[in-house]
Amino acid sequence: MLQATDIHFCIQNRPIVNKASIKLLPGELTVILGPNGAGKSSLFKVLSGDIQCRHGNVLYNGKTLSAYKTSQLAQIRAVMPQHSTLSFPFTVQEVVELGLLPLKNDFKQETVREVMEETQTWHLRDCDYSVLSGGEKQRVQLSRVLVQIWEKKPYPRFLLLDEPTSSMDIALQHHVLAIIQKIKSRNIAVLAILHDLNLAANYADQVVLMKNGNVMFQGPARKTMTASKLMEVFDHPISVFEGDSHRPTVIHTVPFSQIDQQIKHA
Ligand SMILES: Nc1ncnc2c1ncn2[C@@H]1O[C@H](COP(=O)(O)OP(=O)(O)OP(=O)(O)O)[C@@H](O)[C@H]1O
Repeated sequence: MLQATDIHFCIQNRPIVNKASIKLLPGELTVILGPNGAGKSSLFKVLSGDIQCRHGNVLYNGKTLSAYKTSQLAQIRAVMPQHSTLSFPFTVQEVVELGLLPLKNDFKQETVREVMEETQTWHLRDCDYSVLSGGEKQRVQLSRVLVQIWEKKPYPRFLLLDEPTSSMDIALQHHVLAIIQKIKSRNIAVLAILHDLNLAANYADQVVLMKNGNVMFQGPARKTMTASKLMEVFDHPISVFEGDSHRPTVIHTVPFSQIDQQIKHA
């Protein structure tokens, strides 16, 4: 389990993340949602160890994050940041193989092909990474983190994804969320920041709603993604139509031109 307690992160005395506590359980997808600037990526970076918080602590499997050596941490958690820059002319396959570096020699050679076939990037393997489209680059970066944790292990591990599908078309977004469903069943806790409320409602087990650096609401997706909670967090009219085993949950956001009408009919 990843357990973060009372995370407090300030920049020049401005609280960016304010006393946030979060638990990530293996087998579950936890999605962080919230408006721009809410502090989602900052909390994500504290959880991944990319930045250190002044107060609070982060435990991976009961051990403080700062007590792990980088090489040990790489065995149990993989991180896909929002933006990745590469300054060398790598092929696509070489970029994916960067994910194997922390594993030393403890991986199967066929993992790279298996993952790249899953993410539909195998046909791009010899291409120059720098010329790919935004969505293709995102799939390659996802492959890079997936190869790091693809093989089953007997201990809990963690996959942290900051907006992994933001440049993808709708079919690929669902495809990636389906890959996440598969990977979480390998004793892996997945954390993802998403902006798409419908993806979150239909795939997340747990949801964390953030606003102004605060965790406003958190809990099981259905209980947390209610219209009133979402409207409070996003300051915008939202309707939620709950799905069942045959139909997806559908979340409507109201166009500006219809907001007045909605208020009149309410
Ligand atoms: N290094 C930094 N220096 C100054 N301000 C920062 C820094 N990093 C983050 N911030 C500020 O902290 C706030 C939260 O940023 P963060 O990136 O965590 O938000 P977010 O919820 O991920 O937003 P988005 O949805 O737009 O990605 C923003 O107002 C941002 O300007």
